[in-house]
Amino acid sequence: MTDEPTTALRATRLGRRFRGGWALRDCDFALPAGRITALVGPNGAGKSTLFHLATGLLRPTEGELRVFGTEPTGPDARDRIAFLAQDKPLYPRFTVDETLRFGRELNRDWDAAAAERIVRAGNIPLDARVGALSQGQATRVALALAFGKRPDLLLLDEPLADLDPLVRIEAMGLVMAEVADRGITVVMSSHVLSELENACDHVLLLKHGAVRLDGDAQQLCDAHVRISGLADPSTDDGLPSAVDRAGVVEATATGRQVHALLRHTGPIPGDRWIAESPSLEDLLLAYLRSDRTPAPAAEAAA
Ligand SMILES: Nc1ncnc2c1ncn2[C@@H]1O[C@H](COP(=O)(O)OP(=O)(O)OP(=O)(O)O)[C@@H](O)[C@H]1O
Repeated sequence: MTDEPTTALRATRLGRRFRGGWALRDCDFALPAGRITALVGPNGAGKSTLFHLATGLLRPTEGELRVFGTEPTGPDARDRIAFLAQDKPLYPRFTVDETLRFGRELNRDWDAAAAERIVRAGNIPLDARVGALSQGQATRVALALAFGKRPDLLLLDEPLADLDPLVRIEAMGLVMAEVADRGITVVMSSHVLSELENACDHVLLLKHGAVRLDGDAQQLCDAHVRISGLADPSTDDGLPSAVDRAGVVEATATGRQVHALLRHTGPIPGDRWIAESPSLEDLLLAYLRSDRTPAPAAEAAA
């Protein structure tokens, strides 16, 4: 089956096992093409494993992962993907110019103008040795190599993690501008949740190697509600009796005050509750903290 152009990455019962156990198991998801997906999860959730499966560096133990409808290990997929991880694949002895020439030699469809523009915009001398660059400058060169490849899919595995906040924001701005110009699909992992709010329009949250959330960021926020108020004395947990417990992501009680995040659409009955739509960061944090798996909104609200 080929499902271009709407799906960039499709996993079906995807699993990958290492000696120590399953890094990913029974994962089903479809990441949309032309959008920016945030890949979120605690340490060891399986994010890097997923990137390595998508780039063909690893093969699934079970199930399959398709990239634009094809095998990630095929030449078609390899030409369409650029992958950038925290340890950027740069040769310290090369000059910046030599690095870009290397990119041109390795890629049939090299976009020399874009690669040079990205480097020059960072005021990086072309004759500087890569090993003498700052972390931020090296990231810019690595991004120039990635965009020079004219990828359809850009996979970013925390490549900005070692940058100071200002350089990080600048690098993120660079990615966003290039991506908006060309309609590239991006999947980026990050532990800095506040940054994802403005950057990403789709979310895939992994935990313990399983998919906990997959969907459009706005629709996911709309399908949840954060409530706080005085505990309802008629229920054991203090939550409103009309709320389906299957939709509770997390709930905490402090004295008589109850705070909860629910998978729920529609009004919260009673006048003791303040209800508001969660921010994306709030939603992701709640799912990262909680081990509950709430029922889909329609069931929870019923
Ligand atoms: N090559 C490997 N050999 C053995 N185990 C591995 C290998 N790669 C990953 N794992 C294990 O698979 C699990 C998932 O690791 P992975 O690196 O994919 O998580 P992650 O979400 O990227 O974590 P982090 O946020 O810390 O980068 C972990 O338990 C890890 O120890």
